[in-house]
Amino acid sequence: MSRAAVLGTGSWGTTFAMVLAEAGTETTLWGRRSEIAEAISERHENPDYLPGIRLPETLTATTDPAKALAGADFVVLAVPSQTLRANLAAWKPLIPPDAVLVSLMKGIERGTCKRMSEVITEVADVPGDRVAVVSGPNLAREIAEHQPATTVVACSDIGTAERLQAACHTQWFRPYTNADVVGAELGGAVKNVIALAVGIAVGMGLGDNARASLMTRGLAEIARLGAALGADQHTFAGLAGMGDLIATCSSPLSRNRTFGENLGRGMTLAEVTEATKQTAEGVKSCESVLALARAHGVEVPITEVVVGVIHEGLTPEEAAMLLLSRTPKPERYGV
Ligand SMILES: NC(=O)C1=CN([C@@H]2O[C@H](COP(=O)(O)OP(=O)(O)OC[C@H]3O[C@@H](n4cnc5c(N)ncnc54)[C@H](O)[C@@H]3O)[C@@H](O)[C@H]2O)C=CC1
Ligand SMILES: O=C(CO)COP(=O)(O)O
Repeated sequence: MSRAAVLGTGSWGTTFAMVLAEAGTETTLWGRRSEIAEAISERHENPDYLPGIRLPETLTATTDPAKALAGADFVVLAVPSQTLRANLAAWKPLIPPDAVLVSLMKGIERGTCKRMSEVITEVADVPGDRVAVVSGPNLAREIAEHQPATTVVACSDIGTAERLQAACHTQWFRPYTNADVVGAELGGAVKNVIALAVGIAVGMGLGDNARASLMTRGLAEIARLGAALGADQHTFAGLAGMGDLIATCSSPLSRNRTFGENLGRGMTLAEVTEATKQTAEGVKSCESVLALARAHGVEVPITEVVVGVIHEGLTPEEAAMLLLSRTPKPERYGV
């Protein structure tokens, strides 16, 4: 039996730990707050992030990272992307030497524009083939309710991807392997920015044509950036690309889409931030995605207006007009 440590007791960390435990992997969660760790270990619930969900009795949680990490084959990282570097630096001495590090995170680091797997290889000082990424249409609450879902387990070492696939495969959760770590990560991070745009459109009362247009042209942005960064284009037609984009942009469960929707309705950034209790990665990552795209000479107009609305005082109406008044283009260019 393999053993996993899941670091982060938010909605996805807790849900993925539940999936691992249900797949027969011995799993311990680490979280900062003792009341949540106690609720998970003793009452088998996480009332703050997954109210009403019964967690497996075999799943335990601790506030001691050394306890969670002891003997772990898989070290699963599920903290907000912008906090990964500092957290991982503190955990590094406790990580077993042969453990595989697994990112559940869908963000790009501010300042460095690095993907999470890049931050992991750098901070933990491990080779790329010991880092895996899980990304796909995975709204945590649905998975915790045992609704069927699929995902992508990406690792440059396919044997490692297959071991992780086996460790998280359940009756309801079906992971596929993929060797394209860059594509899986870009799909996950950039779709959050596109979901903000779709949310803004929804909040403005725009129709399904506008939503479909943003999703499709959003996928074109993801694919163009992916091409510049060496990703496999097939990944973007798959679960970690189109699949996650559709789920996130369509679901009221998405924190990014909801954040955008509130902005589109006319709430101020401060009001929306105050109302958002969980992590909406796109809010911070949109600036890093834009910087990454500019550094590679890639046009990302939807990302640009999302940055404009969130960080530069552009109104949703001005954003819509900016997108619609761009010079006419062929549908497929630069790929
Ligand atoms: N919730 C979902 O449906 C999915 C989330 N993800 C990704 O998973 C990652 C984690 O997100 P969630 O679990 O959803 O977030 P969340 O907002 O539900 O929970 C975040 C967790 O991180 C903790 N945290 C906050 N600041 C921290 C810090 N400085 N150091 C250590 N811990 C800290 C919080 O206490 C909480 O336990 C994100 O990158 C997100 O994009 C990916 C797929 C699905
Ligand atoms: O990544 C997700 C679904 O795959 C979750 O999206 P949100 O972070 O917007 O809730």
